[in-house]
Amino acid sequence: MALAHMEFRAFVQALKDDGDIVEINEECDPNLEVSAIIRKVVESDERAPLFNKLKGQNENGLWRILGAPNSLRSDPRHRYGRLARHLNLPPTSSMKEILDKMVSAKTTPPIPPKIVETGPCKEFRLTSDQFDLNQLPSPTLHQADGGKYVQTYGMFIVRSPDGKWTNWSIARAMVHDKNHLVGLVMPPQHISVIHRMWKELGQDMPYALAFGVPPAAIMASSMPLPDGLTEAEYIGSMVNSPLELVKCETNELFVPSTSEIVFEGTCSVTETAREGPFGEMHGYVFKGDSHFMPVYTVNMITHRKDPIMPVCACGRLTDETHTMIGPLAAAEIGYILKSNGLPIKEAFSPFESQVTWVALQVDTDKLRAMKTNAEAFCRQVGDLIFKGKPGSTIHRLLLVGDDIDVYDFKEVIWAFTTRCRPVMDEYSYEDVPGFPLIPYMSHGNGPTNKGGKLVCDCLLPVEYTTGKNWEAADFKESFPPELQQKVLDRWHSYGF
Ligand SMILES: Cc1cc2c3c(c1C)C(C)(C)C[C@@H]([C@@H](F)Cc1ccccc1)N3c1c(nc(O)[nH]c1=O)N2C[C@H](O)[C@H](O)[C@H](O)COP(=O)(O)O
Ligand SMILES: [K+]
Repeated sequence: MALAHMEFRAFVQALKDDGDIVEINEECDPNLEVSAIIRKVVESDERAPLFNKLKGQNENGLWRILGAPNSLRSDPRHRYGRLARHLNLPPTSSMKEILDKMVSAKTTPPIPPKIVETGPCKEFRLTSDQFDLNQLPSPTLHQADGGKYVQTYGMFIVRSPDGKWTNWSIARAMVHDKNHLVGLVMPPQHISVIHRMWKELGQDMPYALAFGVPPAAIMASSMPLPDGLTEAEYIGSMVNSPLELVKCETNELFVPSTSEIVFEGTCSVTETAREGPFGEMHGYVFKGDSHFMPVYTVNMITHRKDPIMPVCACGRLTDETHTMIGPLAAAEIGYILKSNGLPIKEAFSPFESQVTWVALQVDTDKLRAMKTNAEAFCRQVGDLIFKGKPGSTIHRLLLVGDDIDVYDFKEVIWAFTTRCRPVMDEYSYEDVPGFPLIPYMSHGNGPTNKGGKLVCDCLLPVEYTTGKNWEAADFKESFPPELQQKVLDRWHSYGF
């Protein structure tokens, strides 16, 4: 069997070997029961549920469901174990090690994929008269949703008309009828950019939607990598081996050969239908809140035997929209700032901010050498990020000093509440794209698509000039090291 980060089924086996899966063999109903279980799992960092028996499953096992494919583990020593398994990293890996791995291919040559003749994803093939998406176990994830969101953790594959750019990304889609989906295609996402290219040509956009792809691929699909970059080559470089792809039956696109399930078809550039509402990543579903979005025709389904459909039942903390979207955007944001010569050491999106913030740890020695001031520095950071695509889902950038671990929210919120004077130390951005899915944007007082962003300076003025002039009133900083050691050594003999 292949390695877990290179084949979804091997990944599921690795989770089983980790004791991180609960196999449910009694029949479950994809209408709410499955997602109720997944919701309870992700709200308590429980083991991932593998539903082996579902109402609507066909005679070839199409399909089973793996819930919470990339959520958290309850054991703090393995907190990010499921993410680590996506990348062939040890399950004890930190979020820093995981995000460093995701940006590692920025500086290594791309490794193009290898085309193979066939693969496990071709074991079964169904033409459009042989399947009905409403009969198959397409899950309803929240009772107020506008449809069955069958697509929450699959990978859309679309290519520019000139064939030069193939984009892989996650975007949601729900069942529209027996052979159609309707899905969110929104700017500035690359699927929307490429869809517009086809629209200008007046041709429907060919797509493939692959479920149960190599875990390393789904991680890169969820990351705002640069325009024009073909994820397949980036991932090949990241895992240092070519991904194996096989050609679709009904169009010129290529899919990972070990994909569990593949939908093939075209996305209309003219026909739209109501999409949503959907219980989204910020934790809300607004009744009746739907918009017209492009219709996808599903011309063919190919799949493995007893295939597994990964499902993200997103909403409140903590699911794949929090463990992936925010942190992966933070990784890209940190890389952009560093490659523009700014003194940023670490970048992370705290879950407790519902991944709407990114905290940036500043190298304050380098900051002081810049002989800059708060306004100039904050504007430099804000201009680079809020005017670009990777920052599109982020509404607050917090600048914190060397002493703050951005991966620890307790540290971040301490610096924010004590070092950033409200209003005076905050630099507003109203004339930049906003993220319309955040409730204060979609159902708030201002424009839904513009503004509402801040750079929050959580550095005290001395950190720009002469450096930290305080000691934290805590065990680590307010006692001589030898006394700290003595107390730690004697902790049990004191009676604790
Ligand atoms: C891990 C993950 C990511 C997404 C989404 C989901 C998950 C589990 C869900 C569960 C399907 C929920 C939705 C949801 F998160 C909505 C959203 C929309 C725009 C940006 C960020 C988030 N979703 C999604 C969505 N993007 C949409 O456009 N459209 C989408 O529907 N993203 C985020 C997306 O995969 C990343 O922004 C990625 O960078 C896109 O690739 P690109 O930069 O090459 O365009
Ligand atoms: K992507």
